[in-house]
Amino acid sequence: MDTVYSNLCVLGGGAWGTALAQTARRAGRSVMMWAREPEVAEAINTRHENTDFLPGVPLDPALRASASLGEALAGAEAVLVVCPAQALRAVLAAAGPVWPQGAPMVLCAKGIEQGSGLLMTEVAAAALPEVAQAVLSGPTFAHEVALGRPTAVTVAATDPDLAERVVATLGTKTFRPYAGTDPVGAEIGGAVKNVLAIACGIVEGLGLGDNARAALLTRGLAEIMRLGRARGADPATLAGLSGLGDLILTATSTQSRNFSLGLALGEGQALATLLDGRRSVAEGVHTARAVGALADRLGVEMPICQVVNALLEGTQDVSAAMDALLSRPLRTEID
Ligand SMILES: NC(=O)c1ccc[n+]([C@@H]2O[C@H](COP(=O)([O-])OP(=O)(O)OC[C@H]3O[C@@H](n4cnc5c(N)ncnc54)[C@H](O)[C@@H]3O)[C@@H](O)[C@H]2O)c1
Ligand SMILES: O=P(O)(O)OC[C@H](O)CO
Repeated sequence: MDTVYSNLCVLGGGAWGTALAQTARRAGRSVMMWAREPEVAEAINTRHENTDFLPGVPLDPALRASASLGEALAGAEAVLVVCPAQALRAVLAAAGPVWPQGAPMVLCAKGIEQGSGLLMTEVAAAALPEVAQAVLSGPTFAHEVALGRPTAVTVAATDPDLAERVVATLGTKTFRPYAGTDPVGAEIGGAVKNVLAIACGIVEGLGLGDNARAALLTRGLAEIMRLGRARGADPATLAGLSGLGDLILTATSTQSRNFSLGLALGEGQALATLLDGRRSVAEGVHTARAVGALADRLGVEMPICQVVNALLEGTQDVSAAMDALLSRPLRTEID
């Protein structure tokens, strides 16, 4: 068996799809991107820049893009799926008829599907049951990855050979994937940290201080651990790059769209204004509702995520939300 996938397709022309495509080129792979917007594909092909979603980063001129799924997927040996979480089902339904025979998918979106409460691997298994899956997740701001700054991620698959082959395909000196066999753990960390990043942004915007942020991060990790346990995840995965690592990054940096959105909310801006006309995705806004419903269904206590959901739904204001969190009964730390 070949040790790497030489020809890749990246489904998704946003910031992260572009950064991963650039990373794969840096690793020496042939890469074809699918961008939903023809003008994005055009800009990548002619200006070698994703002017809409990752402006200012020069791209490898050998990186090609198309707005046609059939053209983008033709001949791919593996497919990186990098669309927003809520669009995954529709994108895979459209890609199914032209999916390259035998090519596995690497799921790179971070979220939980609204309505179903399904993880990305579960949505993908329903859409394309024959296609093997890996999950790529971790602390990764697209801009830094695209520039080749040192970054480490988790690549998890139930089939260890698949995970190892994806690692070998994408790994470079500065992009360091670590193989794992717990995709569910990798997904839960990556999805829930976006909701917690909004919470940390709100705390920052309210000026509640560094102690409050540390408390929120740590109790937020406890929520990730509880949901992970209920879904059979390995706690070691949740404490690794795709869990704690990504929580630290996303919940403490204004580079994060989720943290920045929370910060603006905490400073008093209205959610509708913040979302109006926005093209880039803040996954936590969508996952908050999904994780709230999932926690209820599984009987998992996730008060921080529930409060973020109530805030975003408009059923609680910021001061009532803080009051709800601070009024919770005192209890043992480890549960
Ligand atoms: N940007 C990052 O730093 C980063 C890092 C790691 C993971 N991710 C994850 O990658 C996924 C994609 O995020 P991004 O940052 O690349 O996006 P982005 O915000 O840069 O761009 C939005 C993308 O979503 C696409 N899109 C919007 N609505 C769509 C629909 N209905 N159907 C199909 N596509 C649609 C747009 O075409 C565009 O490609 C998200 O789940 C995100 O959490 C992002
Ligand atoms: O900008 P955000 O908040 O979507 O975060 C991007 C990445 O998920 C960070 O790992």
